[in-house]
Amino acid sequence: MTGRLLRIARTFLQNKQSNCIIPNMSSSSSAKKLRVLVDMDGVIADFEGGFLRKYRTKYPNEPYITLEDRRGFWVSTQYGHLRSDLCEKAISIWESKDFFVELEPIPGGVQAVKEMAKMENTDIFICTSPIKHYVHCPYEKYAWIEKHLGYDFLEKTILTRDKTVVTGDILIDDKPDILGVDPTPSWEHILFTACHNKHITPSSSQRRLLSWAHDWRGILDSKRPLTR
Ligand SMILES: Cc1cn([C@H]2C[C@H](OP(=O)(O)O)[C@@H](CO)O2)c(=O)[nH]c1=O
Ligand SMILES: [Mg+2]
Repeated sequence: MTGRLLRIARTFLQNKQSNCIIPNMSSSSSAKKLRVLVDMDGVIADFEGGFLRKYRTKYPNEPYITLEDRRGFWVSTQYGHLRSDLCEKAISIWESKDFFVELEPIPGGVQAVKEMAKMENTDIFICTSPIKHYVHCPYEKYAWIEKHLGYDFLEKTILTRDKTVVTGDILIDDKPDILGVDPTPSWEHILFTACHNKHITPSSSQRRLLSWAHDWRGILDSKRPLTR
């Protein structure tokens, strides 16, 4: 009995010395928050639509691929297969000034992200990869976020070329294979349907979000801890 009391007293003193605050797990405010990572291009910003529009304006006499016929994540790869010199022409579009900042929002995306930001027990971040031709893209991604989501969202913006090192519960992203240094990322990848990925059959365990008109709230709720 005396030993037990001594152990309790020692723990109490240790906690006091280290200013350790023991969380009250019964309080809802201390529940672990759901961390949602939302990709930008192809999920809230219309990269494919913006590309096609500017490509056709710049190269009106060149062949192009309709959104219906898009296959494969990399636009330049499919254009290169159409005719080898079109690969460089495609790249010139997203390397141009104002490409990223002028992308139209994908229907419902901005509204959904704003709604997520207001949800209880939910932290939301925009998680996006800049292109390596960095003169315009990183600046314009921030400018787009400020324009459509507001200045405060710059605090919730992660620019990274490797999304596997970012921790979260869910990553909503249109890229079918998200690879990086961590072979077992903490998040579940929810594949957001886009023109380039709608024909592929994801692995049986992979979940999709078909559009922002579909049940994204249900996907978030499925990752929340069960409450009694
Ligand atoms: C080159 C290329 C880039 N992108 C997007 C994906 C990345 O943004 P995001 O991580 O926001 O989806 C960014 C850099 O590759 O540009 C495409 O969606 N398709 C392409 O063909
Ligand atoms: Mg994307």
